[in-house]
Amino acid sequence: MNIFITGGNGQVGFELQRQFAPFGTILAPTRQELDLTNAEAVGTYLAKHQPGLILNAAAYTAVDKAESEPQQARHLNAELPAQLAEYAAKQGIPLVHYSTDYVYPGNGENPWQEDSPTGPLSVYGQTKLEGDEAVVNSGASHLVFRTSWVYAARGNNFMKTMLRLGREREALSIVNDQIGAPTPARLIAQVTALGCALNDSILTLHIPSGIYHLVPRGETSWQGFASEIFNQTREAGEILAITPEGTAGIPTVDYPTPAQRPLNSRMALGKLESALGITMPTWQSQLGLTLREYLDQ
Ligand SMILES: NC(=O)C1=CN([C@@H]2O[C@H](COP(=O)(O)OP(=O)(O)OC[C@H]3O[C@@H](n4cnc5c(N)ncnc54)[C@H](OP(=O)(O)O)[C@@H]3O)[C@@H](O)[C@H]2O)C=CC1
Ligand SMILES: Cc1cn([C@H]2C[C@H](O)[C@@H](COP(=O)(O)OP(=O)(O)O[C@H]3O[C@@H](C)C(=O)[C@@H](O)[C@H]3O)O2)c(=O)[nH]c1=O
Repeated sequence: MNIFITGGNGQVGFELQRQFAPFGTILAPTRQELDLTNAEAVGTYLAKHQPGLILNAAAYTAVDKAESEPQQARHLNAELPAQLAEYAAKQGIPLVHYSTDYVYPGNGENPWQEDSPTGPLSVYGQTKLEGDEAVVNSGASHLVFRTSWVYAARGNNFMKTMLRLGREREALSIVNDQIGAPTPARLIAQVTALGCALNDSILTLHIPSGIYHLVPRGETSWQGFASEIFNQTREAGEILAITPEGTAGIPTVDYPTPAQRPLNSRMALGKLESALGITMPTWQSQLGLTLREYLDQ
């Protein structure tokens, strides 16, 4: 069976390639091989390769840049998932799609439920929401995993930015009023595999179609995440320039950016945990695994 992974060179897509390799033939074209903003080329690719499962990990993830490139963001984040979902519905194959905490409005302090009202604050969040809605309303068998603050040993992410800055500088100011859960790409791929079932060489969905939050347990701020990155890195015996007291918390208003980020990105895990019969690990234990992988490279 052909498994079509979009964004296979990205953080999540790369981990999906590793996780799903035993289940079939992985098709993960690079941007040069298939430009995903070219709907005609995508249609031709699907018709040629007839995948039995689509894992859509491609996205326009440059949150600030999306404010000035809304059409590019919409191509990737809304129109592509709509096209893939329409194809999946017609062919009767499952589609797994990934989404974000940035679809929520970020007010209050309670965790969002999957059916909480959305209210994106940014072009990125708005276009991702349009993609979610297209998948959910397509009639295809689907899983939409909403995750947050993704990082990995490879790719561009906050963990690697902090390690670079922590080696260069003795002190850093990091926002401490945005609260969420840092999620390793590998955990996302592992849970995705748990959501799929292999029957007679065909992959189907193991849990009902719908939106599921996919984050580790616990919550922190970006400053809390940075501090834990530095603490665990020191414990691993690495030398850092940043001092143990060098990570100062600042409010979001003191770190102006083109795109507005939600303050409250807490996401309830009950739906995912009960559907899969699992307890998600803590974000701190997951950081330890990813940091180890990165430092051992
Ligand atoms: N990163 C995060 O913090 C979060 C991500 N998510 C969601 O998780 C999913 C995966 O994100 P993540 O792995 O971090 O994303 P990345 O930015 O790491 O990867 C995105 C992938 O999409 C590919 N891509 C983008 N534009 C095109 C194009 N025109 N043609 C072909 N390929 C293209 C990129 O290709 P190339 O390698 O050539 O650039 C890259 O491989 C996305 O749906 C994202 O919205 C949700 C919450 C947080
Ligand atoms: C580098 C740096 C960042 N920050 C802040 C800015 C921002 O509020 C926060 C995180 O910065 P980033 O630019 O990594 O964040 P951002 O790109 O907004 O990350 C988001 O990406 C998209 C794709 C998602 O879907 C979200 O879940 C989330 O992970 O940290 C500091 O306060 N100090 C610093 O030195």
